[in-house]
Amino acid sequence: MSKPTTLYDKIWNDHLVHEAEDGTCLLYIDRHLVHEVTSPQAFEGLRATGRKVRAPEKTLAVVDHNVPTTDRTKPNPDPESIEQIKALADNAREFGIEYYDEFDKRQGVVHVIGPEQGFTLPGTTIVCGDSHTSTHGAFGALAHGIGTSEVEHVLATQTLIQKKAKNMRVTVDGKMPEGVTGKDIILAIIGEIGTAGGTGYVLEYAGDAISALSMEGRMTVCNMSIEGGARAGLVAPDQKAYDFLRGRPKAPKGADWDAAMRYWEKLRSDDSAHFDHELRLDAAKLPPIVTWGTSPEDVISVTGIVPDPDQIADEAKRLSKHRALKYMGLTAGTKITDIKLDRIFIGSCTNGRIEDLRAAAKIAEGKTVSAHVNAMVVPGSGLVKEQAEAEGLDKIFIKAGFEWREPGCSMCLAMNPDKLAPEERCASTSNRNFEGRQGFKGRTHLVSPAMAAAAAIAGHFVDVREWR
Ligand SMILES: CC(C)[C@H](C(=O)O)[C@@H](O)C(=O)O
Ligand code: SF4
Repeated sequence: MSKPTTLYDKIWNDHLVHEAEDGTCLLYIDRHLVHEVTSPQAFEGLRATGRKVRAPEKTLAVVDHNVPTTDRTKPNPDPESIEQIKALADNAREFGIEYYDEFDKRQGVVHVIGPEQGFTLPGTTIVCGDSHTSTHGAFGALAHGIGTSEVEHVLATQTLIQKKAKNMRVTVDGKMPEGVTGKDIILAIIGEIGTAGGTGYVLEYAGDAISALSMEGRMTVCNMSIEGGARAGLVAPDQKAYDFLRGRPKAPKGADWDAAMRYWEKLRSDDSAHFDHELRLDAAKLPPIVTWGTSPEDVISVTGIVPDPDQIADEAKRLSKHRALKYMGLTAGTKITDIKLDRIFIGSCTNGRIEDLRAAAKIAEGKTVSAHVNAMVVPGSGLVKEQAEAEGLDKIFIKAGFEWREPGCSMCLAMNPDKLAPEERCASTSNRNFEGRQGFKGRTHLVSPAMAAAAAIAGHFVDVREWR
């Protein structure tokens, strides 16, 4: 009998090309996603040394971070973005890589389009010069971010130099209450382990609350694994994953699909597999969560109050949380539901998929965005946008006073015209809330799509469990 292994061990072993004596490994990479921010120097490196892209058919490029989300037939106001976008278009053409430009219906945030096209598949290794590549782990793929020099290495060789991470299992059991989502699960996990808690680990999410999540929900959970310090997050593939992928443009067809399924069905951790660390969470006890500070670990229930840093014994941590409160313009003791918002952002690779927009639209239907709030909905891809429009979600949002935008990273990060002004306060469905993330001196509160939509209408945070 062979040694019991985890899902991560299995995918790793099946992709191991070489292991050196010091544990440095060469891993085969099945899928490489490329975007405009982290690829220009990588292509430049190939050009400088006269190398080609080794497996163009395993590489897919899309523009997402720098694109404006307003009418793209109008000139782009930012010269740097124009250059960045042009560089990717030119590189894709020169190196023979499939590319979705800003006018392509398939364009969107890289981590939304991978699964959508069936480019993301169970049991594959997937990399991208982007930390939120962990999203694809929802399908039981070993997926993680890489740096620009590694992007060049993968382009040239289709392999990556890696050291094996440790295994951590996060078991989430219990029935999630109405109004609580995958976003609240992952925020609660990060609140528990802290932003460094997952360092050196690949996380496998298990338990009946994870099984009960849709693929969209699982992607939200895996997406933020990196915010908990982990390289990657994984969920063992099941019928939901197969149903999501079947028939997608790049998913295998016919006999190839059947053969793939036979492999995919073996992709689970053995019962007696060893995990270096185990964590358990009861989903039934989770409230809707809001972040109050400048780290995704600064979580609190919507029914709570802004915590008092003076209660923290560790001095460095106490000072840093005081600084966070000052930056956020908040006072300890303030009720979360008394925090007024200026902006609402519904979108990103964390929560810009169809289910997220449905959840937000359900809250917004027949209501009006508060007079002092500017709210926008940015679909994660052109296909998400098309689907939402087919369901009439755009009309619900527009009628309620939300802006309905073109797909892209948008206000998740301040790399395009969608930005917060200094001191503007935003309820955002994205994944990062550090200083300046959504614009210089902007203040970000991370929440689920339903919580963001409800806050848009009320003008302050409200408990979606009591929404009428
Ligand atoms: C620009 C890119 C390198 C970056 C990342 O790696 O995650 C971005 O997508 C982000 O979310 O901060
Ligand atoms: S949506 Fe945000 S987190 Fe996702 S890739 Fe874009 S910038 Fe990064």
